[in-house]
Amino acid sequence: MKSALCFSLGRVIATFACSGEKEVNLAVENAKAAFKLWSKKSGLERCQVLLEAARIIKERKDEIATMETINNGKSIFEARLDVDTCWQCLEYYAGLAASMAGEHIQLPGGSFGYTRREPLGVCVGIGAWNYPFQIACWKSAPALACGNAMIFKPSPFTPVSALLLAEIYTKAGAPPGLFNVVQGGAATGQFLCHHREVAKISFTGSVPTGVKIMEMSAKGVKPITLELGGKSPLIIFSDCNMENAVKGALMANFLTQGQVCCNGTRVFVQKEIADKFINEVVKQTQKIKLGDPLLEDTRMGPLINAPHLERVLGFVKLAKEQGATVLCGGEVYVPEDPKLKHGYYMTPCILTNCRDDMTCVKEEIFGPVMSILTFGTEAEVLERANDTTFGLAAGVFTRDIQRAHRVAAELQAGTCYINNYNVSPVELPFGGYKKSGFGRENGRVTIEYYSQLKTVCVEMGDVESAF
Ligand SMILES: NC(=O)C1=CN([C@@H]2O[C@H](COP(=O)(O)OP(=O)(O)OC[C@H]3O[C@@H](n4cnc5c(N)ncnc54)[C@H](O)[C@@H]3O)[C@@H](O)[C@H]2O)C=CC1
Ligand SMILES: C[N+](C)(C)CCCC(=O)O
Repeated sequence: MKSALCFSLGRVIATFACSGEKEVNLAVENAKAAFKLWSKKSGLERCQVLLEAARIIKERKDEIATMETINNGKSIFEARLDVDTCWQCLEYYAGLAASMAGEHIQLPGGSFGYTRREPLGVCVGIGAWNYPFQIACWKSAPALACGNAMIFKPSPFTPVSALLLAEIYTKAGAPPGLFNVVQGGAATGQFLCHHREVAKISFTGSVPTGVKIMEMSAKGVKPITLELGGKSPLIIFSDCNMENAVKGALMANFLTQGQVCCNGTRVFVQKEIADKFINEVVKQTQKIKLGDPLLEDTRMGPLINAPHLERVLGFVKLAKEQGATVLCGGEVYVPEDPKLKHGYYMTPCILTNCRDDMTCVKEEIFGPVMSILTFGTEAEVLERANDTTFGLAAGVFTRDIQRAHRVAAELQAGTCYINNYNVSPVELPFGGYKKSGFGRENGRVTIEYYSQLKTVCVEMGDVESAF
């Protein structure tokens, strides 16, 4: 058994034992026992536990955000916003838990049928490292609301905050084992996915791992939700509100140091306003305060780890070799504060003179690198925006409302933002088209991904036998 290392600012802050097959089996046994109790509760009883957990998250917001910042490196300012999306998610599904219901269908001769929306059983959540607490909440809240148990495996790079969530659910009155955390990497994930008593897997991570999850779940005929990567387009028309478009481009590229799956990293700007937009976006990017993510005014902290920083810098180097121009950033940053000197910082980067066939425009970089491309017409930009195997998100800035909706309808993406980017209200479903995955998180529809429908057919007369 290996240790899972936990990095922050280049220091190990905790080590965890990886769960092996034995521990995974134990977690499943505990989850099964908790499921027995939990699935018998009424929606309102489940609602009360989720509401209490949401209340505790609100009460402990600063502590959770601090933990997330130390573990992940994102700024405390952003981590607090993330925590808000978490308690909101629990409150939202608490509300839906009490209103889950089936249908009653009248049949001939007084017979009738009804449907019951039932939980699936023991669900597994596997998370990425960029939104550790948020991913754990976005998966567990709908799962528990529907009456399931969940075993959650955070990324080994960010193992800490999911444990806080487990503690909070227990304090809120969830039966022991209802939300269980196991630690580890691919091997632990595989034990979970192969386990015959696991009813569903919800995965957030890269496309190659998503493919493996799909293969494993196919063997067990398990339903899955896949939240995978992206290379989303952000289209800026010349009639946009320039100030908002610039802010939107920053929101689309630099949250969590650019390590966001739905980022709009291909920024298409209409030729007429390209110079003005580029000037302004570079100016605003250069103002972003990098440094200690625990300080109130910091807006960008370090990337997740050394190999990832190397990978992102490699994309910038290759972009230059392929003919792109670096307008700002793209370099290692060493903060003056000596205690930060081992952090994996880089300056936010803007590339121009990009072409659609360049690696920086085609591949997910998962770092603070914005590629700017120019375009002439709506038809042209739509074709280029959709020319990708991904389809997680897209954005459009324009003041022309007909164009905004026409473009949103044509974009091949699970979420289309009009005149904003990367906001995530819990009421709206979130998930991918194409290779960005399937299934949804958030929104009412997610109830369907964590439950199954039973039909009960009731005969009120005698059996009319065919024999
Ligand atoms: N669509 C979405 O909501 C999001 C997608 N992502 C994507 O995730 C990627 C970055 O996250 P990473 O953690 O590096 O992704 P990853 O795919 O390497 O790992 C994700 C999770 O899967 C686990 N895992 C790895 N191999 C496994 C296996 N064979 N079986 C079972 N579990 C396994 C990891 O331990 C981790 O918990 C990016 O490509 C990004 O686009 C990240 C965040 C959100
Ligand atoms: C919260 N939001 C929309 C910025 C990102 C959520 C998806 C992810 O985990 O990358």
